[in-house]
Amino acid sequence: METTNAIADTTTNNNNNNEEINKVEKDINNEQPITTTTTTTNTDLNENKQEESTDKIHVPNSTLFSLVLFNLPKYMDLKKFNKFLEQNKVPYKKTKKIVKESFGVISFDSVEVRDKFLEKLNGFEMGTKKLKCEIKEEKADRMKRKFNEQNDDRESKLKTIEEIVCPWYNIPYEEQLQKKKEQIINILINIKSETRKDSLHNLPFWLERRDKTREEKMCCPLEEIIASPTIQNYRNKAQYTIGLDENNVPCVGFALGRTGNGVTIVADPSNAPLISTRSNEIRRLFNDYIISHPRKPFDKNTHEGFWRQLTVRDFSTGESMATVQFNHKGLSEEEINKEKDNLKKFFESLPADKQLTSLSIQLYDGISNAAPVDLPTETIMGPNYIHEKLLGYTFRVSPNAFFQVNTKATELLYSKVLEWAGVSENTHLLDVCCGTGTIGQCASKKVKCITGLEISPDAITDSISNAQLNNITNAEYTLGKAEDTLPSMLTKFSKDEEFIGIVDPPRSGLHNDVLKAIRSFEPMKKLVYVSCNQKSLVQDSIKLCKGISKAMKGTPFIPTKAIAFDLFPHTDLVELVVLFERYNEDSDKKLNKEDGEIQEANSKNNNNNNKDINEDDKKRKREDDGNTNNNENNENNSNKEIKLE
Ligand SMILES: C[S@@+](CC[C@H](N)C(=O)[O-])C[C@H]1O[C@@H](n2cnc3c(N)ncnc32)[C@H](O)[C@@H]1O
Repeated sequence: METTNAIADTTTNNNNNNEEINKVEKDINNEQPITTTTTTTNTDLNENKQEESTDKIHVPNSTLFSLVLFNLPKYMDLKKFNKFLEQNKVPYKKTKKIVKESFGVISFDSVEVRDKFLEKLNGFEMGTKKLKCEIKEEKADRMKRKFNEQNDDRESKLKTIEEIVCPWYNIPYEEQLQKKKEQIINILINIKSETRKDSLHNLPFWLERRDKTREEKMCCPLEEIIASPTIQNYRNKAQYTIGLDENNVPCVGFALGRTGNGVTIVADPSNAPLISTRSNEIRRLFNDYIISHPRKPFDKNTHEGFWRQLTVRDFSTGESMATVQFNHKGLSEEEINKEKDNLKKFFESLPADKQLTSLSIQLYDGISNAAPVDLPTETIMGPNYIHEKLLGYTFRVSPNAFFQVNTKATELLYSKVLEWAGVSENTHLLDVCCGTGTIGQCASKKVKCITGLEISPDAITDSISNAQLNNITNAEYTLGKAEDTLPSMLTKFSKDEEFIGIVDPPRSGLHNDVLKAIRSFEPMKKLVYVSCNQKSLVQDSIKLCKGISKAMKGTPFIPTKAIAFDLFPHTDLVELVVLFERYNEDSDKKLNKEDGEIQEANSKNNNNNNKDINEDDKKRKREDDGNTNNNENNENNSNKEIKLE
């Protein structure tokens, strides 16, 4: 054991030394990389493949074999180094030594000579020092080693199912919430500082005010994070990859990443705690089906194979849906139809308690893993949607339509969004990126009307059907990119209406044209932003809240409060809701009034506290109070901000 360690240490040192030497050598020679084409028959690179590479590499000096001699005097220059070698009858072909470095390189024309002098020079006494001699790693070897190291690294970096599906699973849930809260605090700090940077010459009033009055650096107060009501098996949707497991057996699961030779390993997620039991059952049954099926899973390297993906949705209504994606490249229509029939027969043959409500297929022969979001699906069994319930409303959901993955937590999220929107019977609610119409329809009884905008045709069809299903007659839906539909739509609305906006964009955030349109649409007094990706929220908030500029016209919004909902326990994701309110004269007056009240309260405080104390005490107290009052000031002003809400 000890021997192994010792060898390992020497090897490491050797490598490190060699790195150092190569770096210095390169400096000495002012070596320029040479572009060359190499042909490698290689078992390391890619199994049994001849690889041609045009990478920039350094052509190795393959005819020479070198040693590195350490512990040389730093003052020794090349001339003296050569003299020393000649005196000791070392038959070198080439040498390198620079002043200020304590090593030199000696090259020989054969391995035998090199090895003979390795023994001879190692331990050689020069003055008080013993020389240390090592074989210098040749460039080709060095490159090979680095390549192998990277591959080893890649092998070991193959993720586990837990890391893929629930990276925070080992962190106690309370701690997860705390971590998410900290993430959000940073986001709110960023919104403030980035908005300031972007409004240097035209600071919006809210920023000036908050700079003066708040100790914290957040753009607005943050309410306590809301935990998910269920933290196990909470997902109503799972998208499984179909590939080969580590034993080369077809597997419906999650891709762990690629091995060194580029093969994607898929693993069984049976124990992944986020996936619902039912989803796992369906996955397992389908896994058995493809194992015995003559067609193979799709291979990302060769782009051959058939099975690509299985998506399972199962809702609290008991309805469930599967969508099987396969590669139809090279298949005749007859062959495709046969596969569809077989698939349908298989799912129909499942026991009654495992029956699906809806089964669809999706043909995809693209190279990238992710198919386009609007790639059509074809339903081959049952209706092309299933239903879920939220806050007493029923929503049908098509295979391609978005639906929040954690139903119970979504109800909490939507309730807060509607509370903060503060809608009334006069409200015209704009539901931007409305999906299947969920948020708007949950508010339908309290508002005058709803306009929903959505890019996905399937989701819009669902929205319209959902309005009928829920007996809603005051909702209208527009299909298209919000950036195309919203700007012109806003110009047509009556400016006298009371508009409130809810935006729930995809991870990329809102398009600039949407932000511009909202910002310059003054009748919109409130905007509730639901964010699943807080990086885009920062960018969008800057545009909504920065000082007026050529690009961003219209009165700035003020971020007034924020709250996070944990829709994704055991992951680092979180939904954040921010309420933006339009800054107007009223809020100005409100702020001024509150300023007056705060000042009055402070001076009253001073008078009361200063009664009955002698002059010295008074002086000291005044000094102390200076600090206390500042703190109170901050506290009161924090309250003021909360009142701003
Ligand atoms: C995070 S989901 C929210 C959906 C819905 N509000 C909900 O809670 O179920 C984002 C939605 O935005 C839609 N979307 C993406 N890009 C869009 C765009 N440019 N214009 C309009 N809608 C878009 C997506 O199809 C998706 O339905």
